[in-house]
Amino acid sequence: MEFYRYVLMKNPLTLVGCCIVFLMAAVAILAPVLATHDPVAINMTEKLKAPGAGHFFGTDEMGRDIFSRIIYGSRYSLGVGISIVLVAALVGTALGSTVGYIGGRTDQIAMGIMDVILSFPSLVLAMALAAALGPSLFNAMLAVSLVKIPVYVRLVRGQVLSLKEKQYVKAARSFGSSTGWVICKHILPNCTSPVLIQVTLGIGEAILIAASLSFIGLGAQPPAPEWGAMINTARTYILDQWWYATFPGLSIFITVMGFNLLGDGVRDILDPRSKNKPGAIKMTALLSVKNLTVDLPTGRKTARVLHGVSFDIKPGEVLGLVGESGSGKSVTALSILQLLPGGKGGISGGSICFKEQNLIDKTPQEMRKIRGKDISMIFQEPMTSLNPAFTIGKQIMDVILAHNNISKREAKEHALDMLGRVQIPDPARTFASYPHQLSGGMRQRVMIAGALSCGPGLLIADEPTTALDVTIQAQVLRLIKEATMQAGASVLLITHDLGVVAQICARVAVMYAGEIVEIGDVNETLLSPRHPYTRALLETVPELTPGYRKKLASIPGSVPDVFARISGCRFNDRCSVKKDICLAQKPQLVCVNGNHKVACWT
Ligand SMILES: Nc1ncnc2c1ncn2[C@@H]1O[C@H](COP(=O)(O)OP(=O)(O)OP(=O)(O)O)[C@@H](O)[C@H]1O
Repeated sequence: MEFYRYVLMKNPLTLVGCCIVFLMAAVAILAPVLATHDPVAINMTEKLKAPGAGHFFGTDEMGRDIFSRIIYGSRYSLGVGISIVLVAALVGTALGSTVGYIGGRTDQIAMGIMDVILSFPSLVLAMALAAALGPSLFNAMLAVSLVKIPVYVRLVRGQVLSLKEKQYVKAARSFGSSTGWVICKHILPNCTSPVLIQVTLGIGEAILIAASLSFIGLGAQPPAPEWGAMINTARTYILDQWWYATFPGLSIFITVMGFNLLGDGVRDILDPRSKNKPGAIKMTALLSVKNLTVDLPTGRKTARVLHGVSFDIKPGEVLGLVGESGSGKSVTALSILQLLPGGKGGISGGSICFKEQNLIDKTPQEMRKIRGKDISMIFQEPMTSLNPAFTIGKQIMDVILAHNNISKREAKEHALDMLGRVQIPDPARTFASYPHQLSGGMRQRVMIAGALSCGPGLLIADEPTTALDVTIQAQVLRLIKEATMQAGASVLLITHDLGVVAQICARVAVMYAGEIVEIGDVNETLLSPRHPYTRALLETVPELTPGYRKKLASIPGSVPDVFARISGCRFNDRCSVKKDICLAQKPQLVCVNGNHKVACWT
């Protein structure tokens, strides 16, 4: 019902998509009735005839009727597109749910392999696989299915990671249910919407890739009336017999467009949050900082403390921001919330887009509404962030009441619920306590409860465990990860500790002297660091290097003064592998592998 109302009233393009897909299906089913000729029957006396009464779309070089071949070709296209997507979705869902549920090393290895596959363009990888398997339609379909499996693995695994933390899943596990049962009964039914959206959007792409493989001779083989293969043979006649390539080309175009329009409609209905956000299904950035420059008054002069910082955080992602003291991590965080001295006055260039809105364009009133509600922050020392004069309960309730139109009683219930969620043993007692009556670890839990109380999309945690006991640090880090995952929030975790990054972050950005010098997935960046500064930082963390026996290293020199005039790379005076160009020209952040980027000439 919802679908019909949506299609008819709100999105006529979805209706167009529906009609095309329906028509395609009808043509494929009724092909023997609709076709005017045998699609493979050769008749050399009729060869290369222009469209006319006998042959609506003309004939090819063997005298075969192109109209009938197009009609039968719809069977190939539909069959190929649907089969590829079904195989990829089934295998991907099974794999993604299993590795996501098992977690640990299995998950890491599986996702590492998926990331490698995803780092290649689909078409190129499909071509390589199809060529290796040998030219045939079945092999082409197999190749495209294999290439598309990682998309579903990633999608389902992401869902499973958050679903497996839900209370009902934990309860099912505590009842002794088997892994397979928990996955099939409690987890997979909740993953159907994103998978369905991906399936509908994926059919068009699968048809296109399979047709491209046939076009280069790796897919359907002559005389099969497959559209891509038809265009392949039509190439020789493209100048004189326009109809030969035009009709199969148009058929591919209309079919792919139909599936894409339908897919967009399905996505808008099943996931309204992604509506009007092109590419949201591909996890576009929740926060996108681009070329951010910040100038701050220091004494009588103004110093440039950020020199064009750029990074993205995807929904649900934990991004670590690391670097030595003075590298600009806190200034980056404070710029996002416009909490720098003078508000956004210090921001001299760039953009900070949160949910596709540039925060730099917001008024102070608008920013006040965003802080705590959409983006919240926790600091190193919770004692200084909590007011000693008020109880914990009052302080959390104040945040909740400032952003929600609810009664005090509801706010109290919510505050107690949040304290329970951050695993505070006796929420009611903590609610009535003053900050000084709690331990450092408990205070930080309270801060996390308060920060997440209004369901922010992004939590900025600035050195959240530095002031805590070593024994408590791991607990609080785990809590940040679990609580934000449950709430579906992303995290920008600022730390100087790469060990912390390795524990909880998915990606890491390394900052030096007001710039990001390296950014990428945690595993890749920490195991194969490309920037000499990242390598030097890693050498200061012996436990990240198995078998490391050396004395704890330190990086010679220090972060340059904000007034220092540096030409070339800002790390050049401390770099042990610098070259001439490093002194003359500033390196840009460029891709070295997938989403691993580095700014270095060496
Ligand atoms: N309010 C301010 N006014 C002027 N300069 C500032 C201000 N805050 C920070 N800076 C300067 O900006 C640079 C980056 O500081 P920032 O605090 O962001 O570093 P950081 O990487 O967070 O260090 P730490 O790990 O010690 O917090 C430093 O040189 C610092 O002196």
